[in-house]
Amino acid sequence: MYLEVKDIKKSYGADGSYIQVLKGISTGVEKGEMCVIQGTSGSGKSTLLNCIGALDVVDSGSICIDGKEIVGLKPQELSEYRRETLGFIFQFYNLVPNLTVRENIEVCQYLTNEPLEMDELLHTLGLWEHQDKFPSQLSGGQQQRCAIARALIKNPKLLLLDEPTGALDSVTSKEILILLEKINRQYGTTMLMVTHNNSIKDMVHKVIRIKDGRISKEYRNENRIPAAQLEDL
Ligand SMILES: Nc1ncnc2c1ncn2[C@@H]1O[C@H](COP(=O)(O)OP(=O)(O)OP(=O)(O)O)[C@@H](O)[C@H]1O
Repeated sequence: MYLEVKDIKKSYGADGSYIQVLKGISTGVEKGEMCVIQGTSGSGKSTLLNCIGALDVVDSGSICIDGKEIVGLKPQELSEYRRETLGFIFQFYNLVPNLTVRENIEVCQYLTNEPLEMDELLHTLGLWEHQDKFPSQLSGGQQQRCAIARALIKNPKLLLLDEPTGALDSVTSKEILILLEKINRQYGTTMLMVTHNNSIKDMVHKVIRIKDGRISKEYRNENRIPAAQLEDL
């Protein structure tokens, strides 16, 4: 198992405001799989993603990536883990406004010794003709493609996506999902995606459903539907 999570618990606050958000989550994702985390609002999806991404710290449990335990690592080791292994994509693209598309991506290119080839990535993501534009000159879909390129340039082994299509209309959402599918095929990137969109579950290898801090259902798709054929996005 490439990503293995065992009995993770996570709470916030103390005394009167204490809330246990993750109540013992155990699951895993194989290398090269696309996986979706579903669940109602407040069920703990983003908390789980943030704990796996070492943006938040669990109370107890184990998170192993490629055989390496990350719970209990020192801050320096955690930042190395984030830099070397992970890519993050969020609903709001978090681009640097006064850098061009190409420069936004370049900033992340230097985080690794083995980046992907910049020009190839610009072509793959349909950004070649937009590379000298600033984020404010791009559509939402183009901005998200730039954010994806920025996360991918360092060739992360695990891509964590929190509502990557949350701010996009259905046509642009489909375009982004087709792109993620292509990246998964082309680079073998393992992906873990939080989404409210119920259609996306049909295109991925694995679905994890969370209810009130626990896994209520998980399964692998026998017959995946290509992103291009998804409806009701
Ligand atoms: N830093 C924090 N401090 C206190 N409570 C928090 C914190 N982060 C999350 N929570 C609480 O934890 C619960 C789960 O939040 P989380 O963001 O993981 O849910 P979610 O399933 O991703 O929800 P949504 O779909 O609405 O984004 C919520 O009740 C939220 O208020």
